[in-house]
Amino acid sequence: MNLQENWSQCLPKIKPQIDDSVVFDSFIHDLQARTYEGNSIILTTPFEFNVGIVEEYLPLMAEIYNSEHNTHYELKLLSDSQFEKEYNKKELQEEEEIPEFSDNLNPDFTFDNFVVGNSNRIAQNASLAVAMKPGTAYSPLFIYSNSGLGKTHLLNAIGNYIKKKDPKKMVLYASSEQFVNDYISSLGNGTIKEFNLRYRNIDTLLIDDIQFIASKESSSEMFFNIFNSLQNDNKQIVITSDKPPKDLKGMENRLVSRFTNGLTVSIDTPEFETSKAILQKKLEIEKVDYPISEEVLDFISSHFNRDVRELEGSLKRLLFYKLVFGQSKESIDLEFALEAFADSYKTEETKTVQNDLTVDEIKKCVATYYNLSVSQINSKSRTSNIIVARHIAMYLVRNLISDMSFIQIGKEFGGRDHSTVMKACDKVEKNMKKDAMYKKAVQEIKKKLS
Ligand SMILES: Nc1ncnc2c1ncn2[C@@H]1O[C@H](COP(=O)(O)OP(=O)(O)OP(=O)(O)O)[C@@H](O)[C@H]1O
Repeated sequence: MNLQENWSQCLPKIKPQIDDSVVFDSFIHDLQARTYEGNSIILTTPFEFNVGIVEEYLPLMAEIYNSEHNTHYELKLLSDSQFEKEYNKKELQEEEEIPEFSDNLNPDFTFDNFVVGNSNRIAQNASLAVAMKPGTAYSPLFIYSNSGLGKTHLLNAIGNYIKKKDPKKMVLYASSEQFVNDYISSLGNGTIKEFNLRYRNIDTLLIDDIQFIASKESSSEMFFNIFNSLQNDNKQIVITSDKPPKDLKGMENRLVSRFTNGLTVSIDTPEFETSKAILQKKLEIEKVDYPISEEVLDFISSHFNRDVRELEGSLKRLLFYKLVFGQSKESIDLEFALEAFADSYKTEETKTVQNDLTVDEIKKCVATYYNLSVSQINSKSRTSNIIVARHIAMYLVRNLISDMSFIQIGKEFGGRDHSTVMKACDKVEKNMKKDAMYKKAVQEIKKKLS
């Protein structure tokens, strides 16, 4: 619905509130809602004379409009000629200036170089759907996750896709901090109208890290109005945050409720396979022309996978280490990688090492805890409680016995592959983070072993 339709919708509610029905029929019924200016809606009437008569009813009409549309606007009234003179001409000039506007998109973030796995599939699918048909499917699309998991990447990928398909489309990417700063400086230098025009004219608004806006009252008010105006015009809005809408502390309920009106999706920490695929993609992008062994990729994927930024950082570190200390090497093997990560990796891993423990003691302790036999732990059985126990045993061997490589642990557990051990250790670490009971079990076994 456009502004005039929103306004007309309120007229039946306004009419009974005006004490004199002649005033309504002669002066109010035909008012035109022309545009927004800051937090105001500009109404016009054909004659300047009418302005003085209608003015006293503006606060009452604003109240009715706001309760009808759940907004916070003031109403301002101008005659048609005043409007043409003072506003419309300027607006035309400003509209002509709009093509210069910068979309702030990062061209490096596209769908092509976004690796999809279980942890991010739903968010990627929803983002692509929005990019293919903006404004029709899911608006707003709300994407949340912990830091470094790809929200900014997806937001930019949506914008880049839309612009590639139709370069005339007005797309704007802004962090919510940028939005707030932009708003404050436009208030300071008297360019709030330009600010308004810029945001209200876009086809797709991409707002990153909305959580920063929560406690900024007037910015959040302005964002709410822009949000409503774009929603009413069926424009596409995509928002990211570090938490789901309902957990956004300080955010007004009416904004939270707007956010949940569309589609909300989350991104999880990448699992082992996705982490590895991301590393491979990054190597392809970096055009690394020397071989890096599978073991090295497995090692990084299982040790530095808290988020994708950490994965990327580890890879950069490895490539840098090769540049400085491995000029003569033709490839990167696990031994070289372990050297590159010596300080960050070994210190953490060796913290709990108890050199007098044996693999058999650990297996026995875990088996007893879960009422199983050691041969069940070593077996190929896929029964869930046996798998849980086996994974924990592998994890404890890795953490409590120094210098046990993944390859050696695999051999100790019925001749398994090193990547199976890596995945198991990764799984145990992740489960401990999200399941308190599970963590307690691992800690109890560890205690029994100490
Ligand atoms: N699935 C993926 N495939 C390829 N690269 C990814 C993927 N997910 C994240 N990345 C990369 O990881 C880095 C961090 O991602 P991004 O900045 O999008 O995270 P974020 O969730 O927005 O983090 P923050 O909340 O801290 O802003 C970027 O370089 C991005 O390209």
